[in-house]
Amino acid sequence: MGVLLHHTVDGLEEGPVLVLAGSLGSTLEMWEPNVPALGRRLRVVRIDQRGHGRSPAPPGPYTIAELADDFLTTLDSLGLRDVAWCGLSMGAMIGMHIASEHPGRISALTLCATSARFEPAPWRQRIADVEEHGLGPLAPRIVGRWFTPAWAAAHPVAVARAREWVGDTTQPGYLGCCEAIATWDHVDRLDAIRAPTLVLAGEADPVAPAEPHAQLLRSAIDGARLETLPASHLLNIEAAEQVNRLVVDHVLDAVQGPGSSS
Ligand SMILES: O=C(O)CC1=CCC(=O)O1
Repeated sequence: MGVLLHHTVDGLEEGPVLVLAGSLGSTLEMWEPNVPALGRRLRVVRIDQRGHGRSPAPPGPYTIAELADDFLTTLDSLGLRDVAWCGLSMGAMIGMHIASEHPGRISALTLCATSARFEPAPWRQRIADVEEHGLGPLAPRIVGRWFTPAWAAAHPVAVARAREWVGDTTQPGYLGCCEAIATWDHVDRLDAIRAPTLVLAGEADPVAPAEPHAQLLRSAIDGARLETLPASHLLNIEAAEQVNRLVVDHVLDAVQGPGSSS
């Protein structure tokens, strides 16, 4: 039994349900550039990861499987069984896990800026840095990789807000999730994913570069399609218009049949 997570529900009351699962150090606010457009065609459920935003922070370390249980517990509490999923980075890892291990729960999968496996060493270093300095002082460096320099220079308010998400994340929650990422290796389970899958990569993302990460997902997940967008890691913000269009089309085509998005 997982933890019941803080969530919001917006959008079209009778529309297909889309779950949005965010990245390490963010809150469900990261999807604000997406909710109005997605919500015109879909019911949009946003969920804060454990230890992030307004969700509880049980003691760590965590695994991606435990984080996935939190989401399933929360969806059960809403009476939702079969949902479309759009996750970014860690939120996409959770989506991959649910899609392969609980295949009846995900009808369409969008994987943004993510990987089936990250090198553990940088995550061990991140854990040591956070333990030594705390999250507040590290927030500018962490968020510095989330947006391209040009976009960040043009959007100082959004960048400042993103730094606040990181600084406000509970330290046990953040560290527990770093452990989950450091120990995550789903490469051998990708062939169990049956949901129609759209992979989105940021062409300037230093965290999960398309080559090798998104390319591996595209080749290992049966029928997966890859789109590369002009953005860094938080591509849902930096390339919001393209992401909104691609996700709506993908979900409606998967849930209601090809061509139903037009
Ligand atoms: O903070 C980062 O480095 C970006 C990130 C990696 C995994 C995730 O969810 O966000």
